[in-house]
Amino acid sequence: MDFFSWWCSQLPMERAAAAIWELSCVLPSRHETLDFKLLLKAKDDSSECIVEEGPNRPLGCGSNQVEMTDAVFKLTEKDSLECKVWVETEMLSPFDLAASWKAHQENLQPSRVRGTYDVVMNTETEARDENDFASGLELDLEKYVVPTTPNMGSGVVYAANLTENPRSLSSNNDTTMVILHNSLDGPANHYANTKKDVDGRHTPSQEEQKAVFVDRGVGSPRFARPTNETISTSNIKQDSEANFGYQGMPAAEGAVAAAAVADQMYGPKEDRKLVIVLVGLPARGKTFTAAKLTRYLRWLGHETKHFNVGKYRRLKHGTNQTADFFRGDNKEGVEARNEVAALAMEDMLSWMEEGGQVGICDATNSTRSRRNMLMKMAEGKCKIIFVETICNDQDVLERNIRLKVQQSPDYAEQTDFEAGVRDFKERLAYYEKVYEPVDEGSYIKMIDMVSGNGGQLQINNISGYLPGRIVFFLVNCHLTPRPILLTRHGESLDNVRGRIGGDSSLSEAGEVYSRKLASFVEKRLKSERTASIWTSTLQRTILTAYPIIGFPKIQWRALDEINAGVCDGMTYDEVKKNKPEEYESRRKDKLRYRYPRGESYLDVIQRLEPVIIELERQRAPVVVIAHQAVLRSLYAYFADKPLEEVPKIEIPLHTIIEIKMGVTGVEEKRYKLMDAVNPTAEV
Ligand SMILES: Nc1ncnc2c1ncn2[C@@H]1O[C@H](COP(=O)(O)OP(=O)(O)O)[C@@H](O)[C@H]1O
Ligand SMILES: O=P(O)(O)OC[C@H]1O[C@@](CO)(OP(=O)(O)O)[C@@H](O)[C@@H]1O
Repeated sequence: MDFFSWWCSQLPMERAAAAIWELSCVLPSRHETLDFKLLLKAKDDSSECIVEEGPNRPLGCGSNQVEMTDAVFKLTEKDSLECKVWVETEMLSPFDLAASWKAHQENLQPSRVRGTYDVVMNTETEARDENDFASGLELDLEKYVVPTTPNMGSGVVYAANLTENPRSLSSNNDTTMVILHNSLDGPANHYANTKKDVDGRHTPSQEEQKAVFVDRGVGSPRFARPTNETISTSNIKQDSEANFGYQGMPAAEGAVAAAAVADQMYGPKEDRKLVIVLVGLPARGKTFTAAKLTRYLRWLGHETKHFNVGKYRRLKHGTNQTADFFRGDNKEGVEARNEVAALAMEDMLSWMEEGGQVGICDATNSTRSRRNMLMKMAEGKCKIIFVETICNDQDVLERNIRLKVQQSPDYAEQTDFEAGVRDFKERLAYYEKVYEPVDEGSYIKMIDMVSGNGGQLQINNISGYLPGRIVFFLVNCHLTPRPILLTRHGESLDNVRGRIGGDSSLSEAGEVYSRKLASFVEKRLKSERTASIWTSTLQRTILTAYPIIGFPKIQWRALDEINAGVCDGMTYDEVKKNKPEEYESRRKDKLRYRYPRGESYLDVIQRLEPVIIELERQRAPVVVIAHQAVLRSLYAYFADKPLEEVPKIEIPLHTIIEIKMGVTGVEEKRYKLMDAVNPTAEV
């Protein structure tokens, strides 16, 4: 009888039992049927092996015989460990077999062919260096934390502070009150008329206003029809000189680009621009939802801006208004609040005229008359969709209220926290008295979406590409805290050679990382009930995930590295030498440059959208083992990075980026498990 041994390395019993153990061994082809049993041996423990219970297992010589069985080990009189064992017989090529045998002869270590251990019979294989899995990681994972630039603001900064700076409040534009009254009372086109000539005074043109207004970087994109007839929004955006009517086109490829082109050419004029108007009582997650939606739409390539009316109010009326200011029967208060809402809407509409595509108006907008005002202002210019957030869970509300008092600049000067909470609750009660839920126009109602079980979304009169995407996004969002761990594969042989693309396996350093990563995941996720490991379909990520046990692994084609097309397998120097025009084009515009017969970063972003949606939807932790370009694109979503920056984001090898998703937004932590030996040169 021959024995194959397999060791169970310090796994907690439950996890070991949950694991599926994959064993592999090298045997000559056409061998006779062999009997074997599994041995369990504790790692770093000289105690005897435990032989599995039950009869011997037969190992035939056919190819692709697959069997999933149980193995039972009696640990003590009382305790036994039950493991699932996956036995698969696979024919290797004579070359692989020879390589495996040679590796075994030379190193007296379990060799690996095609990524799996070729466990050899009755051999002492425990000689391992200190980098190896046996030594594992320090228990204290905090030791691996490396400083990060504060990329993910929303976790620590109140989302409203990151919204658009009021343009209208930085100029002496006092037309707003007229606009406001006309919009509230008069016919729909009054707003447009008043803009031209209010009280005979000169209203600054947009060009004049630009000199005074604060702008946060979104200019007035002009788009040129490309000389060849291939309509790609990336090409269109590159030429900012001529304008053939492609305003508001997203910086995108694929479906987003196709839909935008169709809307621009054939859609009704007002459908080309979209205003999302948030509706809801205070502390219902409106700003949170608005910020998240802004991040998502920008990442997809849509010019999107978030206008927070609270920010306008604070600028115009100061930060320390008491609850009284918000009373429904406080005429001046109501007027003052309507005024700042109109100012925000006015800024949004001006920005849209300059090329903006999606504006998000973030306020309570909790009465029908307020919403009518906004609808009138938008008439003939853009489509409005109301997004109402409703929450009936008292515990969630209590938490939200406390979070708001902690974060909102309204209470920055309040030293007594509980007094702040009382004031905010009073404000809330005033709003409740006059609140009129939305039942007009196009709307999406998010009802109890943050309760453990997911709540529901009600939609009315929603049509079109972008609104459809927004619904799909919102239906998948929730607040269950969970970590997402992003990492590149361990260093690959192609990384060592400086070759891009390819499908090579891991270098020695890469293998060490794979074991360290397994140990890290084991420790980091030990208290989690479940989690999943996602890889691409390329060897280097699958091999990196290989030592991780006890969690389901999913291979995503969408996570494959950027396709380098005709440059696949070359070094950057070779590209520079042999394809200088390609090298130069990429250097000039790495975001939009598409490798011939390959992909651009914008293409990668498009194909990653389902991955983002699924990451939002998952409630359990996910470990994503992928590639440089792919992780840059995913990271940009969480860190709200402008698309232009995506190709430059630093994603070092052998480092884990932990994204913490939770009730305050997104936070980041980085763990560096080891140095990257051969960092690839950048282009
Ligand atoms: N759909 C939702 N329902 C209830 N609470 C939510 C929702 N989305 C986010 N939250 C939580 O509400 C908290 C307060 O949200 P915020 O957006 O500031 O409220 P609002 O803008 O409605 O006053 C957030 O920190 C978040 O934890
Ligand atoms: O866009 P650049 O900076 O070239 O980075 C993407 C490149 O990163 C690499 C390494 O150079 O990723 P990976 O480590 O997954 O192999 C290349 O395969 C890929 O083409």
